[in-house]
Amino acid sequence: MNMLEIGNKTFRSRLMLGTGKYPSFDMQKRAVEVSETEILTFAVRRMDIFDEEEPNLLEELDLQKYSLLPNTAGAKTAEEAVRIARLAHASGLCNMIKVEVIGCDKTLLPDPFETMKASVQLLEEGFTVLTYTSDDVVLAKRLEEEGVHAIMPGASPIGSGQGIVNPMNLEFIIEQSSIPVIVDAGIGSPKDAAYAMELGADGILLNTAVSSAGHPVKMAEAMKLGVKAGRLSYEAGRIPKKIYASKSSPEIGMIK
Ligand SMILES: CC(=O)[C@@H](O)[C@H](O)COP(=O)(O)O
Repeated sequence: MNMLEIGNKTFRSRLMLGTGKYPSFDMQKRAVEVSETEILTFAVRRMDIFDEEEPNLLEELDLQKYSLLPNTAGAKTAEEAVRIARLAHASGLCNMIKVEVIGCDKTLLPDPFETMKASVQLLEEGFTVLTYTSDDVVLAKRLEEEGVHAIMPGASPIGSGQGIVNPMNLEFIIEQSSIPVIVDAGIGSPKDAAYAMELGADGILLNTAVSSAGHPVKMAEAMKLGVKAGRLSYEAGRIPKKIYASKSSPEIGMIK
């Protein structure tokens, strides 16, 4: 399978995991390991990485094996997002940042204007910027033109598990993009992940579907396989859909 390239980094795994809502650190550690993910995202504001007294997932993991992707969750304005990104950078974390600026408390959909403003500012400051956005096709293009390193369109609202509600928009975004498209948020099951990958997404970022599953470790493995199957299918090229049947066995040489 081809590798995933984001900025100047290369990854074998196309599955990225969030780090919230697991029943325990031990469960989370096992889920992360079995998923074979190489990128873990975490909310800088929610994880007290500076408090040595507090238990911290990052201490449980072999950090040589993972790239940490800090995100600006909790930000509602560009200014807040930029401040969070600078804090992450100042604390010695890598200079990749997932820009997430929420515009609506009920749907948790991103604010397109503040998202754009924050992305542009962080690009100017030299960050590798991965931007969480809605599945708005024009906004995705504008973000790419500004120079972001990856687009992260939501499949459906965060934590909803609704899967891909608008595959057509996702296909338009994928078709027009020359930067990685990582489907982020709303994935409910491995079927959704495989579908997104079959459509040509470059990767999947998910959290709730694994962390809140009945058995997070098994679901992490299922997601790994779903992402791999979808990618392999995309690279293999699926057969075109036809309206009518066509026989599976050739008729030449058949006994009449
Ligand atoms: C944008 C965002 O915050 C997502 O990364 C979220 O953490 C994952 O969404 P799900 O929990 O729906 O997978």
